[in-house]
Amino acid sequence: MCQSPLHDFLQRLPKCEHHLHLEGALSPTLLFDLAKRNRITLPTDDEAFGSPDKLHTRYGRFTSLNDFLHYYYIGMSVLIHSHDFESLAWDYFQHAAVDGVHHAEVFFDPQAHIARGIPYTTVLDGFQAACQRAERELGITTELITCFLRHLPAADCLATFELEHVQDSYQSGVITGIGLDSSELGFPPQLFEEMYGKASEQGLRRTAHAGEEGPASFISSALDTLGIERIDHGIRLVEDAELMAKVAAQGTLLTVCPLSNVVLRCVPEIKDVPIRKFLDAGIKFSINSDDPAYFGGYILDNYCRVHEAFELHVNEWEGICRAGIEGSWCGQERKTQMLTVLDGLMREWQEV
Ligand SMILES: Nc1ncnc2[nH]cnc12
Ligand SMILES: [Zn+2]
Repeated sequence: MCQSPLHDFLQRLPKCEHHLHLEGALSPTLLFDLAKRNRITLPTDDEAFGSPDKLHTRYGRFTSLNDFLHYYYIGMSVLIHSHDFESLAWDYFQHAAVDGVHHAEVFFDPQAHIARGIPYTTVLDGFQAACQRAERELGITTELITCFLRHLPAADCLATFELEHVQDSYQSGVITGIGLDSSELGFPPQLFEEMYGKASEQGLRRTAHAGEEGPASFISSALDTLGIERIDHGIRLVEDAELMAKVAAQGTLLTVCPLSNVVLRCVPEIKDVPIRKFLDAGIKFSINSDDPAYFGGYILDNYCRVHEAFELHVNEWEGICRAGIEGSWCGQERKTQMLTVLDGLMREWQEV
């Protein structure tokens, strides 16, 4: 909880989360519980796996995206059964509800599970069950997005994209779109042009991580060669004024993850996340938690840290929230509901 007089307002903003890796919501406690239940041996040559507390402490010392990913991929090795995936996602949705999330568009990494021998349907059944429960019990609407691992050959990504069960989940509408994640440096977006072309032909929504650790040229390449509709992270957009003007004019939404950027050392401090520059340039962005169990905070923590660093006006918060709603991939009816909540909150707040 932050000390700001705006804390209550920030909590009540009807938030849309667009950049959340479900596997990144695996807390050290749940990780150890599942390892025990599923008889998974955690690495014995790394002291961090000595206890949940030690692991938590190690998460505070990430040196880069790849350093984090090493732990992220080991962590997911404890996820075996559908109910493990369901527990993981349900844990996230409960946090999200407390933080004032109304709508969540969440990523998962099919290749990371299929490669361990876990069928895609096992993963999807668990996540879908949690999404249905979130809607029923918490009123949170959801969209699921399959992310592809860019450190693997593009042919592997395409082969996974084309698997029968994966295609079924697109055609049935259970999965809304695709994304691209994992190590960015050395794996430029254009490698994945064929898969994104097919996704576009199938009418799938498209996003990709770009400009997190990678240069601004990865953002332009992701826009031009992959035809993405959102940019995940995109903080290095500030290094190219012309491209920034183009992104602002197009109205493409960036899914910014401030705590993640600090913990993974993409920027030294929250004040160095280009929030003010984006606002001044008319860039649309949402604020998200990325991998909350690894980065020390869920979405409201990100809102609070941004508020502490930038002291945004309530009208600026309204604009950020509105951009998030409008940039979501749900239907217009749902957007209108959330905009009505936002309008109500703003009226109430301005009367105070
Ligand atoms: N921040 C991040 N960047 C790239 N890949 C990821 N996978 C999970 N979190 C990620
Ligand atoms: Zn991410």
